[in-house]
Amino acid sequence: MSPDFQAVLDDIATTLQPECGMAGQVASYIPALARVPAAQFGIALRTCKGEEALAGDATTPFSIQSISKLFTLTLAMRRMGEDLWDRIGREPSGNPFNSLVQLENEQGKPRNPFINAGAIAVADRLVSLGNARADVLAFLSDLAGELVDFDEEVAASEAETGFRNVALANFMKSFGKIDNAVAEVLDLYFHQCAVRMNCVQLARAAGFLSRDGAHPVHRRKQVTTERQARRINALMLTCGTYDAAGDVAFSIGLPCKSGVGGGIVAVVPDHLTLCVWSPALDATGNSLLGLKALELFVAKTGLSVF
Ligand SMILES: NC(=O)CC[C@H](N)C(=O)O
Repeated sequence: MSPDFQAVLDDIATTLQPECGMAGQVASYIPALARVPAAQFGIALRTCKGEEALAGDATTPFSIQSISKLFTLTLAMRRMGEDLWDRIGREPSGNPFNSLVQLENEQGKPRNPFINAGAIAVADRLVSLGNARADVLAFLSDLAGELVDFDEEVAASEAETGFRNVALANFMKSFGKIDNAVAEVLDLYFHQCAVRMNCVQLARAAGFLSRDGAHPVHRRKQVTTERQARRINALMLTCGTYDAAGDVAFSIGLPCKSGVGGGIVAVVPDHLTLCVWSPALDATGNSLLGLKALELFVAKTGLSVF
């Protein structure tokens, strides 16, 4: 018998309430994100059968940031197949998400699609395929079953201050690994990061990852093949939380993708997809309470890939 998920989520929200906003730091290197109040916590899940449960601030929209990398990777895998991997690796980096160091010795080929360099390389591929900004929004809206949009203020804020991303894109371009104009590629990257969604929408949108690639709502429609869904989950487990991925696999044991907006999407294959959100981050850029919530969820339900 499956657990009473609503009771589990209520319990997690109540347990973490006293800690909400008490530790960690809201991302401040993107000025528009620095203004988000830290004392917020939301959690939502959607099972493979379509049951939904939510608690706390699960319907408050937030900046999805690097969670977008999950969906742009999916779009690129759908449209390019194996060719995608000529430009992007599949190894954990063991370095902060915005680090430049490995690119120098590795001829401008990013370690994986979930660090900034890798996501910028994916954005370049999508720009080559055309209509990328509209495609990203249409894809996310279809998966979430609701219209989603960019937060133009956050996108502008990133464009003004994203000096490291500008450096990463130019550095890869110097190795001949970016085909399009750097400004165009970064415009897509900054916009995908600036999509606003809430926990309920994200738990739904990532639903195909717990359903062998089947669309979260339309069972007969495949978002990806079963093999592609398995591979995306593998990348999330090994690379989805940056240089904390080993620790997260150890303490939580679920494929996860986090963002500096404080969101984390987690997948229990063949069971459900979860999204937690709390803006205050730990030193690795992962939501502090988000990780605690996932640890509690696994402890309470026994659901994990291991
Ligand atoms: N880890 C993140 O969420 C980083 C995304 C952020 N937009 C950046 O480029 O720095």
